[in-house]
Amino acid sequence: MAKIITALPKGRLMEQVVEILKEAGFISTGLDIDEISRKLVFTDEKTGHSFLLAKPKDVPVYVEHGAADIGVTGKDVILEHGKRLYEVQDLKVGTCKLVVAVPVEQGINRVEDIPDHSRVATSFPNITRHFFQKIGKQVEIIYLNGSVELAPLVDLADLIVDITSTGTTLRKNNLLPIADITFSSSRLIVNNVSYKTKHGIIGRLIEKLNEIRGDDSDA
Ligand SMILES: Nc1ncnc2c1ncn2[C@@H]1O[C@H](COP(=O)(O)OP(=O)(O)OP(=O)(O)O)[C@@H](O)[C@H]1O
Ligand SMILES: O=P(O)(O)OC[C@H]1O[C@H](OP(=O)(O)OP(=O)(O)O)[C@H](O)[C@@H]1O
Repeated sequence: MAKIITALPKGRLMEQVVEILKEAGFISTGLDIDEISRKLVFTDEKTGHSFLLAKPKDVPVYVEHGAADIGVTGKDVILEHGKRLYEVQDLKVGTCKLVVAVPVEQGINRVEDIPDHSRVATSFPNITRHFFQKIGKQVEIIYLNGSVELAPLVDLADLIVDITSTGTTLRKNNLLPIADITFSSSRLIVNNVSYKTKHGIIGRLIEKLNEIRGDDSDA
């Protein structure tokens, strides 16, 4: 049977994703997450499949270049990366949305009212550029790796495009979400070549995930 290399997302998504893959019989139930999270690459001796642990934003890079056959990361990350791989299954964890948010005191409630040439801080420059191009607004994009909500507080930016889930971080930093750009959840992605050469085993994994997580024909 073909062996599969899977890129797993380190951080907040890791535990839930490993649990789902265990339920699907793709990772042995006995495998201890604390044990594996210290290793960057490991093989599950029972199944023979290998796993590498990457930052969520790097997962599409490993999969696209074939260092991994399959991987799991957020839809937001996949959109930002661009489609050069197959997105085959919604695992329905890590749900959040990418929003435009402005400081409450600016009194702006609609993206149409954002002044041209505003400075937008984000970790998602491609999605942000496309969004503002589509609505015909010229903005300056300022790339940040994280804590994007800080930027308007210190006048680095006028507004932000960032992930929100409970809304707590936006509220605590006096930011008002005024538009949803996209909804996101964790997705299974597959390398274009592996999809064909290892179709049997990847197909069976997708079927199993369908059973567990529900059918997902529009992924
Ligand atoms: N607050 C959140 N609630 C739910 N899902 C989230 C949230 N924040 C991010 N996500 C999802 O998890 C993915 C990974 O998040 P993030 O980029 O913060 O990486 P991390 O490694 O988990 O954390 P960090 O890099 O901040 O330590 C995001 O791309 C998004 O899909
Ligand atoms: O709506 P909430 O439930 O408050 O969640 C949203 C926050 O979660 C993520 O940040 P994370 O904690 O990963 O830190 P980061 O900003 O450094 O990525 C995201 O970037 C928001 O800041």
